[in-house]
Amino acid sequence: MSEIAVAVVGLRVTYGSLSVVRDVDFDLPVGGALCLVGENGAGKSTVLRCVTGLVEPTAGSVRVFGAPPDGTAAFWRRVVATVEQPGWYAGLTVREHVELVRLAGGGDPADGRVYDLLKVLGLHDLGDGTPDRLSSGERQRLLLAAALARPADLLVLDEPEQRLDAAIRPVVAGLLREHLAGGGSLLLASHDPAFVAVLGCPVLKLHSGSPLPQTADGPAPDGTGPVGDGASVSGGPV
Ligand SMILES: Nc1ncnc2c1ncn2[C@@H]1O[C@H](COP(=O)(O)OP(=O)(O)OP(=O)(O)O)[C@@H](O)[C@H]1O
Repeated sequence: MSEIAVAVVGLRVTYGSLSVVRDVDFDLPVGGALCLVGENGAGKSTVLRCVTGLVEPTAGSVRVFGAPPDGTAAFWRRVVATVEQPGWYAGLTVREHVELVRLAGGGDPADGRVYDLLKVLGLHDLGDGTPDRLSSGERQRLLLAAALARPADLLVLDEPEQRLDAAIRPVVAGLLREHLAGGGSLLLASHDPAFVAVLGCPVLKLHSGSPLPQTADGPAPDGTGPVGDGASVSGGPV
């Protein structure tokens, strides 16, 4: 039996009388990927925030590598998430931000990984500027470069494709496939079916907070097929 990176059972989140997530169950195996899809307000970000411990479930359980997401340094050493608005350090350049994250993650900022990420994400020529000078799409590229700059056992990405132009989306999908090929796990939310298809991972569709009973882990239109172990999901009532 494969090891489980994320196990979500009977997840429910309620704000006052508003039920925003209901009966969400899934297992994400180590080395596997799962993409949450669904309309605005479907509950995708809320689920991701529960998995990272930023939202406390009203009911149900979330376990990440066998333990509740507890927000400790040990937890965040294994998990990299882009589920919150990023903040940038005044005075640090684009390159220095990515180098800082690489260094903090125990990596060598000069080993070529930072260079490669900036290059492939089209930030190399902007590396000496500061994030406040970047366009919104360039800032999203920087967020992803920083997320990928340190080793992570689990990536939790909320709409990584947002504000990216069509040309760079497959590049990002390729970087995420590299993460999976290296044995990492990936949980994300997305609004872009083409991006999800290139990624080739199973999807869990949410509607008004509830899972729709379906999986879609067949081969992607480009023939890439699913990467890593498939996630198992179970749909609840619509
Ligand atoms: N702190 C909160 N208090 C009350 N309601 C909230 C809170 N956070 C989220 N919601 C509501 O929960 C619902 C689900 O929000 P969520 O951000 O999870 O949706 P989403 O699927 O990620 O949407 P989008 O695609 O627009 O990002 C929405 O109706 C939202 O208004």
